[in-house]
Amino acid sequence: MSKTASLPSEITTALPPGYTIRELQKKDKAEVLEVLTVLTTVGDISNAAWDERFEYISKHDDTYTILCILDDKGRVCATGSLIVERKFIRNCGLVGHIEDIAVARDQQGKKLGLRMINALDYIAEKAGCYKSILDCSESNRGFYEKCGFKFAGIEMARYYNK
Ligand SMILES: CC(=O)SCCNC(=O)CCNC(=O)[C@H](O)C(C)(C)COP(=O)(O)OP(=O)(O)OC[C@H]1O[C@@H](n2cnc3c(N)ncnc32)[C@H](O)[C@@H]1OP(=O)(O)O
Repeated sequence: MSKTASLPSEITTALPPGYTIRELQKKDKAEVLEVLTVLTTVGDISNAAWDERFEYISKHDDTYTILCILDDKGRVCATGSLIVERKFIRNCGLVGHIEDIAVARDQQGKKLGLRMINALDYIAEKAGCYKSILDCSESNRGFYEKCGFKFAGIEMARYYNK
């Protein structure tokens, strides 16, 4: 069964009329990559690179979940990812990492970001995660607080020359 088939109706019916939510499909390449440009540099991804990454993610679907919201014309207008990390601590606990939340610029402000987080949260909890965490800029802190997240420290990063 797809992970979105069991989403509670409070999430699916709260979407604007005609909008739907489902897992990423191979055919979404152009539309989802376009949506992701609101977040960061996407790069020029070849069909072969897309196919390889898509197959990897599909094969590891107990770890990766990538969701898309489609508008009333069936176009991808929002996306978000959940990666389930398997730990030793907390009795071999699971932690959800929420990543790459993006809503197309002309679709922002319609609660699509909130619904995306609600859906990923639901899937993380159902997968057995004891918490979900994410990194964001200060300018998005208010959004995540509205989604129920609490400030929990600082992010640190080291970039490699790639
Ligand atoms: C872990 C990560 O991926 S962090 C990166 C997040 N993504 C980005 O920054 C990419 C560019 N931005 C976006 O894609 C979107 O603007 C998002 C994802 C930040 C928000 O999505 P939207 O669909 O526009 O937000 P949505 O309509 O669901 O807002 C829900 C609530 O949060 C509020 N909100 C939205 N953005 C912000 C913000 N930046 N700061 C404070 N509050 C906000 C809304 O006003 C709304 O509040 P309300 O319930 O009182 O009306």
